[in-house]
Amino acid sequence: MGILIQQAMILSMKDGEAPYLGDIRIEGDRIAEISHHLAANPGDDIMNGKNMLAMPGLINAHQHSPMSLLRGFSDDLRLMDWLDRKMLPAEAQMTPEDIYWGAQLSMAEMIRSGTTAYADMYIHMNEIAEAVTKTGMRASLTRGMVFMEDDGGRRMQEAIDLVHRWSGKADGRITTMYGPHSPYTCPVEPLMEVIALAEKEDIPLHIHLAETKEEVAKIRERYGMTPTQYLEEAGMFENAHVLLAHGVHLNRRDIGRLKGMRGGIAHNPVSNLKLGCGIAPITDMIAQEIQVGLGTDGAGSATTVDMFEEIKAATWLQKLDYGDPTCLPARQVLQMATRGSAGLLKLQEDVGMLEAGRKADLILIDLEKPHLQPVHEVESLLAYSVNGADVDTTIVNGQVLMRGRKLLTIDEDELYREVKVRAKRIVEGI
Ligand SMILES: CSC[C@H]1O[C@@H](n2cnc3c(O)ncnc32)[C@H](O)[C@@H]1O
Ligand SMILES: [Zn+2]
Repeated sequence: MGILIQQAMILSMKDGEAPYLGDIRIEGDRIAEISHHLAANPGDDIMNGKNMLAMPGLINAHQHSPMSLLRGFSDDLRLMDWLDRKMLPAEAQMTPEDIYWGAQLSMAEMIRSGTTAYADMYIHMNEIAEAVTKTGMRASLTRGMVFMEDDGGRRMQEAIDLVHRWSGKADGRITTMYGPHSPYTCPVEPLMEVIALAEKEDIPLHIHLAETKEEVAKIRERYGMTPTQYLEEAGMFENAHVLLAHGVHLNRRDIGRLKGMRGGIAHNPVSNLKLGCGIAPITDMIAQEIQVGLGTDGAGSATTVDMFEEIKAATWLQKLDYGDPTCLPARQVLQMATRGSAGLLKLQEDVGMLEAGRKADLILIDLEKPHLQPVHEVESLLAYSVNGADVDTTIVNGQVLMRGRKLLTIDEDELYREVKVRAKRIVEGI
């Protein structure tokens, strides 16, 4: 018994393929067939795709999921004040159970707004892995490591435990990375140790890079180089696959350093806007064939983890920054949010495109809305008009996680009860 989606407008995101009306058959965890018309098999779960658009699920390439508990709690601050004075003290109050519920809150928001896979860097990763297992999402999990206060041995051991315990778990939905937090929290010795470990175990790396001008000045003062150069000199771009979050302050030579790297940049435009960090030179990176994906960062900075907000912000900012409305056109920004992010999570063989044989990670968007009619160009509607709330159905690994906007793996009443009490206790404890 499979799932048959009938007569949806299909945007596969395959090179050169325009949207067309067709049927999609899902068997087990994979897309079995896509065609203009498919006959139903006995016992099929039939979904009416009329007036719906089917596309690959969005992939959020950089998140800190439990920070949803800190949404709206400390806005309008500079990054270092926000982090040191607000986020770190709040995180010190969080119990493993808080992390579990905060992660689920983010996952509820992501599933509701069409995200099927995401990359997470945080603490208490066992609880996040448990939440991923329960909700049905696909995730790349990283224990973030800050090495400034002590030797970081405990954090490193937790990172290793995460990788060894959870890689490939939850029916293959969980993958893992090693996560030195940033150039400014990782001295060269532990940084090189993590790189060597990642290379030895063939596990990707996930790190923040060049998010603010202050970071660039700090690394220049400490090491006499740019943050990108610092990572390059530590050997990060030699063999490892690296997911670099932000990359806002990269000069021409830094972009040259990233050319040809395995992995690429996760662009987080809403977080960068909100924290006043700047605009990442995405158009220049793409011109140098650097792989770029899209992420939200945590809800503590971005305030929402709806990828459709990021899609709009990304394209608008490039047009504004370069003074050129042809920059980052609709199709290209959608590519970033699907295939680009899939490449950063090293999932490009399995997700990011609708194609027979790939994992069944896809969404249906209800086009019968005033702001989505008429349908001239599907890609334009998706990039400039669709909101997360227009997503009707979300499917991951062949499992329906939301149908007709009802979440099927998360009890929302229980979730909001837990979140309310926990968020209050955390901020009162600071
Ligand atoms: C040690 S786990 C990850 C760590 O990162 C912090 N964080 C969240 N958002 C950002 C950001 O935009 N830049 C740098 N660090 C960030 C989060 O609070 C966790 O402590
Ligand atoms: Zn981040």
